[in-house]
Amino acid sequence: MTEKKIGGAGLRGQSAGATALCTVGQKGTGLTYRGYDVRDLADNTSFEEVAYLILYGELPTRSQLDAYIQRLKGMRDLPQPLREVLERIPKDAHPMDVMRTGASMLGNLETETDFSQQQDVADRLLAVFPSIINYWYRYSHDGVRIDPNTDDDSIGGHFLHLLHGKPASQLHADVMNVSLILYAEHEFNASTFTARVCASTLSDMHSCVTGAIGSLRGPLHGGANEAAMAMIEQWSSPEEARRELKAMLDRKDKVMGFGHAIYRESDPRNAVIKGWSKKLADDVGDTTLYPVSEAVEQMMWDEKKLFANADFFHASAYHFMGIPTKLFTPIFVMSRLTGWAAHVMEQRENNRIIRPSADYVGPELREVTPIDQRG
Ligand SMILES: CC(=O)SCCNC(=O)CCNC(=O)[C@H](O)C(C)(C)COP(=O)(O)OP(=O)(O)OC[C@H]1O[C@@H](n2cnc3c(N)ncnc32)[C@H](O)[C@@H]1OP(=O)(O)O
Ligand SMILES: O=C([O-])CC(=O)C(=O)O
Repeated sequence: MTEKKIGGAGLRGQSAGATALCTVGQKGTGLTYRGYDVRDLADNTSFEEVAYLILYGELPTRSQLDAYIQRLKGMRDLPQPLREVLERIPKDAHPMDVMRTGASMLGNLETETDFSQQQDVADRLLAVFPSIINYWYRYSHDGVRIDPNTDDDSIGGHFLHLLHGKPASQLHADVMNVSLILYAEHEFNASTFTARVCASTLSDMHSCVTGAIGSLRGPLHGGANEAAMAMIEQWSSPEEARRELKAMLDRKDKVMGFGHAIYRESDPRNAVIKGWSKKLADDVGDTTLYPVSEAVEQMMWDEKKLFANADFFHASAYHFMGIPTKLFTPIFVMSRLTGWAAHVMEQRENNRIIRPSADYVGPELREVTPIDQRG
């Protein structure tokens, strides 16, 4: 019998239930949302269309999309008590903690008292997340109380407008659109599974999303885009990158933005965001960060057969658009909210509480020694 270790094998390779939302790596590399290839969606749709697809089941018609965009635009404002909470969060807080508090506070103010409200709650969170993160960021960093309403139809353009205080260029709005599509949904990843476990207790949507934000925060999951940026920005040339990366690999350090729990050959999102990162590098005249990123990608493959995942080239892409590194993972939240909420709704459709078993490896049954006789 093999000895069981505390912790475990991360449930790898085990099915934890059925979903109609997404396939990951079924033919080695692919990713589909409700049957559509993510590359097809990234080439031919807007994030708002994809959000509608994920949350409502089908791609919208032109009139449904127009109505949906208007609906989301009407849901961007922040209630005063939430503004007050955001103003009290310190400047050096981690923005993912701000997102977590924002989602949780909204749950106090706009509580989901009945599951019939679930679509409204999901749309509200989708619309309001850019307001939450930028209200806190601009207030704590610039002392500005922003108006969270802009005229931008796209959530990505709106986010950049709030952050930079001016409308985004077409290129930047396009990159944000693709980025939000790529991050929207990914089957039973750690944060989505967190949301589904929470939903399986018949808890409310805000609790499911708040828990999911906590899971996404870690560097092994969504936090990898920030960690990748922290790594590549230290290196000023491909030669230095190769030298330092070699030392990391010799030390058996984890290299953030590489590898995946499901994909074995490549992450289909990487080629897409890498292409946009290259366009942005050309746009800003970069001669360092992109070549460093490419050198790291090549060496990781040559030395370890590890490929860049969705997070790696997001780091340089976001950086080229002037987005502060610590806001990278909150953008992931703005997108993945769609996947989380759809999984919560799917779990509720046919629910049984998620409760796996554990292999006990602790002491045999024993009796309590009276406290004065212990030692
Ligand atoms: C959007 C997303 O969330 S994508 C994931 C983002 N996370 C990261 O980029 C963090 C870095 N990557 C990792 O930590 C891992 O690859 C994970 C968490 C994504 C997947 O973990 P696992 O499923 O356990 O990885 P896997 O089984 O493929 O690992 C195989 C071996 O490669 C090593 N490995 C995997 N990824 C890396 C990496 N990024 N750097 C160095 N070594 C790695 C593992 O340590 C393991 O080595 P071992 O057999 O000597 O223990
Ligand atoms: O599926 C995973 O384990 C992680 C991932 O790529 C994602 O959530 O986008």
